Amino acid sequence: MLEIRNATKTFGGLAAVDRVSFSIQQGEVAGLLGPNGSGKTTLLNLVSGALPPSGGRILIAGRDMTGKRADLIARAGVARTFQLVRILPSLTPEENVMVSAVFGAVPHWGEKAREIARAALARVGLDGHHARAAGDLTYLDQKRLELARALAAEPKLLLLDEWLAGLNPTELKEGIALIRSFSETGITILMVEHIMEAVRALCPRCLVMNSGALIADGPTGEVLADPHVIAAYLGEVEDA
Ligand SMILES: Nc1ncnc2c1ncn2[C@@H]1O[C@H](COP(=O)(O)OP(=O)(O)OP(=O)(O)O)[C@@H](O)[C@H]1O
Repeated sequence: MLEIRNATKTFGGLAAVDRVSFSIQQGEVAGLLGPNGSGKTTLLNLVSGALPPSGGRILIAGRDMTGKRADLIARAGVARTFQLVRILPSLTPEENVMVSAVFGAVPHWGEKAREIARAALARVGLDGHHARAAGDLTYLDQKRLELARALAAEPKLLLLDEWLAGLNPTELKEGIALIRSFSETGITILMVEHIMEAVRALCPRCLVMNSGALIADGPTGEVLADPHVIAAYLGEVEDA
């Protein structure tokens, strides 16, 4: 579903993503971990087309989408959420979600787009909110809205950027169950996440970045016990 070959993104002299290679099979749920500033969001930006890579290739479902525009990558079946929610606050939740039914994997218009939006809102527990401005929703509901918007694009590959951050323990349990329900439908998920409880519950596989490079990739239990991963998180030198 996703193949990344030597992806690199430089900002001036800084390699935010440094020759990263990995692939994710259809239906996999993989966690993308790493300390702050290690390049996780930049990598998601390369996959979603928010930023063009400086080098390397990105294939989605076997198609080379390197450097393609974000709307074309969305049409290829990639949807994402953002670390800081990016909703259209003056539109209703339903209108927010309809936008992605229009620009998603398959373009839908009018009543069909509305129907898809309503189904996505119901799926994340936001039904009944269709008349209010999205900006009036609580933080949690705005996060749900982002997820509904991603789902309404009918993605094959869903990129989650710390979607669970900021939730209280009850909300976290609900959030984990929600993400699990998507993965059970066969959507491939790559999720940046700092909450280890969520990573252990949802991701059989983890990838870890540090200073732009991929430093670990494997079964979650093994990766989290890897001394290099622990050292990266503690900010110690490589061989600590
Ligand atoms: N648009 C940009 N211009 C310049 N530097 C950038 C840009 N975006 C990211 N960076 C830098 O690239 C590096 C990686 O940032 P990135 O946001 O990808 O890390 P991250 O692992 O997602 O961190 P966090 O967990 O804090 O979100 C950081 O040093 C950051 O300052």
